[in-house]
Amino acid sequence: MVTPEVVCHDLVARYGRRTVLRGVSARIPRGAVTAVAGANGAGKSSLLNVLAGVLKPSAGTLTMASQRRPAYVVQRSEVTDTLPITVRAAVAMGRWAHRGHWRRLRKQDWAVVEDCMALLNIGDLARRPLGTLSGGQRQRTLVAQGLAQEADLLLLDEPSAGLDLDAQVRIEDALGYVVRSGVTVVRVTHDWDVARRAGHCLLLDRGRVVGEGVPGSVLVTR
Ligand SMILES: Nc1ncnc2c1ncn2[C@@H]1O[C@H](COP(=O)(O)OP(=O)(O)OP(=O)(O)O)[C@@H](O)[C@H]1O
Repeated sequence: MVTPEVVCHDLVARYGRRTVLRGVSARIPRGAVTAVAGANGAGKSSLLNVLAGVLKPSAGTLTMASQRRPAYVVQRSEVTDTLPITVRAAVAMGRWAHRGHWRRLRKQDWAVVEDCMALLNIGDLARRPLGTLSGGQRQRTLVAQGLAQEADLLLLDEPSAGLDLDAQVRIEDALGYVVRSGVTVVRVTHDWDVARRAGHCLLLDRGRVVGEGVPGSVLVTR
C-alpha cells in the first residue's frame, strides 16, 4: 500500500455517553480516494468529524502526515441556506484557512477562488446569494469552498447525494483532478458504485471497521 496520509489506531469516540466509534483502526492512503461506506448510523460522519478534528477521540491515536488543517465539506443539510453571502464570498471563505478572516485576500487567493468555481462550473453563479441556489448548486459551491482551502486532506460527507447527473459528474471530475495533483480524499457515500470506483474503501458497521482495502475485496460479498 502507498504511504498513508492518515493512520487511525483503535479510535474510540463518543457523543456524551453514546459511543459511536469502537476501536477504529485504518490506514488512509495518500493521493487516493477513500470511500467510507456503511449503513445509517454506522459512524461514517463521526469518523469524518474525528479526522477533521471536530470530534475528539476519547481513546486511540490519530496520526496525520500533514501539518495542515484538513478541508471539511459537511453535508449540505448542515449548512444554513440563509447565510446572506454570495457564491463567490462562500468559496472565498475557503481561503481564510490561509489568510485568517481578518486579513484581506490577495490576488492569488482570488485566482484560486475563480479556479475552484470554474472547476465546479459555478462561475456564472458567482454573484448569486447562497440562499437562492438549488441544492445541487449549493453543494457544488461547498465543494468549491473545500477545494479553495488547498488542503492536503479533503474530507467530504456525501458530496454527491441527491444531485443530478451533471452535478455529480462535475464533482467527480473535480475530485479526480485534485487527487491527481496529490490530494488525499476521504468521502462518505451511500452509493456503492461510487464506493467501487474509489481507490480504497472502509466499511463501517455499528462503530467498527468490518472491511478495509480495495473496494473489490471489501464490497464483493455484500
Ligand atoms: N451530535 C450527536 N449527538 C449524539 N449522537 C449522535 C450525534 N451525531 C451522531 N450521533 C449518533 O452517532 C451514531 C453514528 O452517527 P453517524 O452520523 O456518524 O452515522 P452515519 O454512518 O454517518 O449515518 P448516516 O448514514 O445516517 O449519515 C448514531 O447512532 C447517531 O445517532
